[in-house]
Amino acid sequence: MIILFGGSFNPPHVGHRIVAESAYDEMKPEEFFILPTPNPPHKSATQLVSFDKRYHWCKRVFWGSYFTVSDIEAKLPVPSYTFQTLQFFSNYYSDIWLLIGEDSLRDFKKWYKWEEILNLARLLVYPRFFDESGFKSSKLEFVRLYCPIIDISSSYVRDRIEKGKTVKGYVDDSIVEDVVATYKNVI
Ligand SMILES: Nc1ncnc2c1ncn2[C@@H]1O[C@H](COP(=O)(O)OP(=O)(O)OP(=O)(O)O)[C@@H](O)[C@H]1O
Ligand SMILES: O=C(O)c1ccc[n+]([C@@H]2O[C@H](COP(=O)([O-])O)[C@@H](O)[C@H]2O)c1
Repeated sequence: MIILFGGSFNPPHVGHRIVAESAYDEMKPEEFFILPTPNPPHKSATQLVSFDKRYHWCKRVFWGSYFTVSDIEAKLPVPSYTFQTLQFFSNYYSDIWLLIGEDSLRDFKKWYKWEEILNLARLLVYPRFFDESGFKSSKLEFVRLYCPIIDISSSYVRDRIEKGKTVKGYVDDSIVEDVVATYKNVI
C-alpha cells in the first residue's frame, strides 16, 4: 500500500511533517509520496512561490528513507486535480491511501470527480478541528488518524514573516533562512 500526501507546501511547516510522520508510523506503507502541487485547484495564487522552490524545500524537510518527494504534478496538466494524480498512480499501485485533513473531508464533495477518487483510493484523515465537526458531519468512508492538532498553517507562517516575527521552530531549521528571505521578497 502507498500513501499520497498533497499540498501547496507554501512553505512546508512542522504541522505537515508531524502529520506525515504520524501517518507513516501508523500505516507503515511501502511508499509514501509527498506531492507539492504547482497549481492548487481551489486556492488563489497570491504569495505562491515557484514550484521549484517549494519542491526543494519539501525535499529538505521530508528527509529520511521512507518519504519520496515527487514532482509528478508539475508534469501533469493543470489544474492539479487529485483525480488526475490518482489516475497516474493507479497505473503502478493498487492499494492507495490519500492523506487529507478533517477540513478537506468536510469539503470533499466539492473536489473534482470526488466519487471517482473514492474508487481509486481510500481516505486517511487527520484531525484539524477541536470540536471534531469534520469527522462528525462526514458520511464518507474514511480511516481516522490519531495525532495532535497542530494549529499552524502556511498562511500563518507567511503572516508572521510579513509582521517581522520569527518562524524558527515553525519551519524546519534547514530551510528557515531561505523561507524568510523568499517571502520577504514576495509579500
Ligand atoms: N497544522 C497542520 N496540521 C495538519 N495538517 C496540516 C496542517 N497544515 C496543513 N495541513 C495539511 O497539509 C496539506 C497541505 O496543506 P497546504 O500545503 O495547503 O498547507 P496549509 O498550511 O493549509 O496552507 P495555507 O495556509 O497556505 O492554506 C493539507 O491537507 C492540509 O490540510
Ligand atoms: O482535486 C481537487 O478538486 C482538489 C480540491 C482541493 C484540494 N485538492 C488537493 O488536496 C491537497 C491539499 O489541499 P489543501 O487545500 O488542503 O492544501 C492538494 O494536493 C490539493 O491539490 C484537490
